[in-house]
Amino acid sequence: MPFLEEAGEHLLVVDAEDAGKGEEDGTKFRIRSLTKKSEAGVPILNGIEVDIPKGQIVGIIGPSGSGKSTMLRALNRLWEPPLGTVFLDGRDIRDLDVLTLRRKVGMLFQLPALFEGTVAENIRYGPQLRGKKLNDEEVYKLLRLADLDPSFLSKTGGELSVGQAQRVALARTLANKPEVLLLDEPTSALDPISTENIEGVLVNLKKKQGMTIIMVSHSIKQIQRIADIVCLLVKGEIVEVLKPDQLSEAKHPMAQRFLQLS
Ligand SMILES: Nc1ncnc2c1ncn2[C@@H]1O[C@H](COP(=O)(O)OP(=O)(O)OP(=O)(O)O)[C@@H](O)[C@H]1O
Repeated sequence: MPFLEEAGEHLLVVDAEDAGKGEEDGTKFRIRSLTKKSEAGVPILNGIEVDIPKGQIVGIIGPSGSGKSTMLRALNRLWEPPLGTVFLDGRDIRDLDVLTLRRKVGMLFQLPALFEGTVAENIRYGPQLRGKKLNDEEVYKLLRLADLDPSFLSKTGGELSVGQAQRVALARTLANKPEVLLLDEPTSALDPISTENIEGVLVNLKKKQGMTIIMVSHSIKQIQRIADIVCLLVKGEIVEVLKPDQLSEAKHPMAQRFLQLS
């Protein structure tokens, strides 16, 4: 059966019975035959197939240029994946309003880019777009979630270290109450202490809020510290899905080579 038909059938069942609550098997994102070519026709993603479980930290690792960021960016439509390839809670993300999708699926990049103004203004920005003004207590709570104390409220971006700015960017994303966090090498510009802070925050978000976290990382050690499962991406394909302590059991030759060299 062509995949699209299969997906379409499933979509109807999930829409009717369980809209927005996730699939019965606990899958948050279902990715099927996700492909992308560059404008010059060079393949970037080659039919990605993977289920991302709800409430877990999923690490994406693989050689440089293998398509990790491209895959991640499809999940909140920073580029438009083809119809019938990416499903959130059983619904094709192409059928969702893109701003609603991006509120549910927040993203944090390698380098934090804060808006002008204070930390509080940054954190209030997302809810304000939807007509909700966060009070000070709500802003403090978000700062605490991102492991920042209340004194940061009135600071501006220029007064923060990169690590602190990254935590503010995280608090700003969390203000939208996302169900999923996409992280593209969120600690690669940070020192070890800031890295540990962010890792601690991510583990807490998973444990206390059941958040689904998908993180691209170049650090296998980091993945082993915090991820529940690891997807190995090689040349635009997920070639293995393993537990972090089973990485040495990877069978794909390119994956083995990558792991040995890392
Ligand atoms: N819009 C685009 N047009 C052309 N080529 C692209 C485009 N986006 C990505 N690529 C190419 O696709 C490949 C995958 O890029 P991507 O950034 O997803 O890889 P990555 O695994 O995240 O790499 P890295 O680990 O170095 O960040 C690269 O060769 C990149 O140059």
